[in-house]
Amino acid sequence: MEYLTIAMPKGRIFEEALELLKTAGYDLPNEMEDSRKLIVEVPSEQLRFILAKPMDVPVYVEHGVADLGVAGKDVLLEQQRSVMELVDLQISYCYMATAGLPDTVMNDVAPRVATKYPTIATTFFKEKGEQVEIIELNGSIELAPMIGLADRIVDIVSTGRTLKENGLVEYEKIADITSRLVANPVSYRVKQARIRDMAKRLQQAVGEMQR
Ligand SMILES: Nc1ncnc2c1ncn2[C@@H]1O[C@H](COP(=O)(O)OP(=O)(O)OP(=O)(O)O)[C@@H](O)[C@H]1O
Ligand SMILES: O=P(O)(O)OC[C@H]1O[C@H](OP(=O)(O)OP(=O)(O)O)[C@H](O)[C@@H]1O
Repeated sequence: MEYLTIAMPKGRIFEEALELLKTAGYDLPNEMEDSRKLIVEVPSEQLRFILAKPMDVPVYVEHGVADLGVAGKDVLLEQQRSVMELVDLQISYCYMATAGLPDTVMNDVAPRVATKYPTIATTFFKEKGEQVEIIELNGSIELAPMIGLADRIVDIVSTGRTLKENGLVEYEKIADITSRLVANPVSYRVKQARIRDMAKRLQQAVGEMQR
C-alpha cells in the first residue's frame, strides 16, 4: 500500500475532521490534536498529514504535494483551484453573508465592501449588477463598517454573536458553508482505489455522525 498525503487545516476544522476520519475507521493517534508538528505520519494506516493554514489547503492539493485535502467551501469558492470535490463532510457549518450597520443603504457613488474573501464578494456583487470597491482585510472584518471604512462586509457568520455584539446586522445570505474532502485529479487517477475507499468510508461516517 502506498502513502496518501492529506492536507489538513489547522484550527477550527481540524478536530472535527479527525473525529470523522476516526469514525470512518482510521486508527489515528490521540496526541495529533496537541502536537506542534506540521507533518504527521501514521505508518499503520499509510497516511501522512500535512497541517496547513486553511486558505492554503487547495494550494497543496492543486500542486499535487498532497493527494487529498480538507477545506471549507468558503476557501474553495475563494481560491478557485483545480481540485476535485469528493465528499461534503458536513462539518464546521457556517454561512457567508453580507452585513453592515442597521438601516443603511450602500453609498451609491462609491460603495465599499470589506472582506477576507475578495473573489466571493466580487462575484456576488457582479451578479447583482452592482459595482463595488473591495477592501481586503485579514480579520476582524466587522470593524470596517463600525469605523467608516466600508458600507458592507462579506464574511462568515456562525452563531451571529460577532455581528450582534458589534451592532451589525445581516443583509443577504450568500452561501452555506461546510468542509469538503478534495483531491488532486492526477492522484485520484493514480491512487484511485485508496482514494475511493477513503471517500466511501468518509461518506458513510458523515451519515453515522448525523444519526
Ligand atoms: N465562525 C467561523 N468563523 C470562521 N470560519 C469558520 C467558522 N465556522 C466554521 N468555519 C470554517 O472554518 C474555516 C476557518 O477555520 P479557522 O477559523 O481555523 O481559520 P482562519 O481563522 O480562517 O485561519 P487563519 O486566521 O489561521 O488563517 C473556514 O474556512 C470555514 O470553512
Ligand atoms: O457568528 P460568529 O459565531 O460570531 O462567528 C463569526 C466570526 O468568526 C470569524 O472570525 P474569527 O474568529 O475567525 O476571527 P477573525 O476576525 O480573525 O477572522 C468570522 O470572520 C466572524 O468574525
